[in-house]
Amino acid sequence: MSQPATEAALTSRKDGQFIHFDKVSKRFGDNVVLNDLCFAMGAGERVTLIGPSGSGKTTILRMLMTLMKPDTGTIRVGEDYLYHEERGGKLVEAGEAHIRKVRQRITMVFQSFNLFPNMRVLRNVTEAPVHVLGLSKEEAEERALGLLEMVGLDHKIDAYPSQLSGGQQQRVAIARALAMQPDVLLLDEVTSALDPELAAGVLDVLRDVAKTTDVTMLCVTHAMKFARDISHRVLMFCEGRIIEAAPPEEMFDSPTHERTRSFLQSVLDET
Ligand SMILES: Nc1ncnc2c1ncn2[C@@H]1O[C@H](COP(=O)(O)OP(=O)(O)OP(=O)(O)O)[C@@H](O)[C@H]1O
Repeated sequence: MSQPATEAALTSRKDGQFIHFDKVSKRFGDNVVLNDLCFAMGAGERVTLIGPSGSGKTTILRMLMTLMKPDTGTIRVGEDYLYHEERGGKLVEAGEAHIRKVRQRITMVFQSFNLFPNMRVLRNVTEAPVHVLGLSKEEAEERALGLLEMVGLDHKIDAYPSQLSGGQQQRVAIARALAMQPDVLLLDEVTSALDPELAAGVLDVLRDVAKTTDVTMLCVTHAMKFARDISHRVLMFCEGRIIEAAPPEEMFDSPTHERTRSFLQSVLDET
């Protein structure tokens, strides 16, 4: 195996270390999913994770959402720790109130949309701002209408999710995530369940988000052109580690690691 990605490339160029993973490990039985993983992202940075299936990409997003705990290591968002490894290896979890505070600043868009099926589009987008952030119904609706216009669905506010195409549902999910005005937006294979044409519409919306907001974006995708367009850095994962980290032009045009080259070739062969 060649050299691991360099320290410099693993650390963000922007505004210090906003998201910080330090020696994070996770295993399921014999399956080592994350192996002493270290990386950092700056506020406003957009990073894409690429790599073979099962290499641990989604696990990272799930840990930031506190849906999964590491076995060891430290994870920090801004000044706030989610998990902290003490001397001697003991993992300390942040308290519930603290985790709730961090969680308000992070939203995730999933592969499978996960809209509330019994709520109309507008209510899907206003629900969390009203109940989690405490916005009035009027404030939340004003914010939601702006976002639904941005994703091209302001004419569908009264529809139920089942009356929308997959691409439309995913655009509502993006509006719903942005309605929380998050500091961090996590995107997990958001177009994998969509036909190419619908996927293109969703990726265009996300390109707009990247262009017009300063939200920190951590994205898992196989859509390499999209990754090239929006990312400041691309990280190549393999067997629970980052084996290569570089700006997108470098990663896609002249990858240095043999494993990266074969992975990118396999993705090209698929498309
Ligand atoms: N709850 C769980 N119990 C057991 N194994 C799990 C669990 N969650 C994830 N894994 C395993 O952890 C490994 C990493 O999964 P993860 O979803 O992070 O990979 P990935 O790189 O995102 O893959 P993909 O591109 O296919 O989504 C896989 O081998 C998976 O089977």
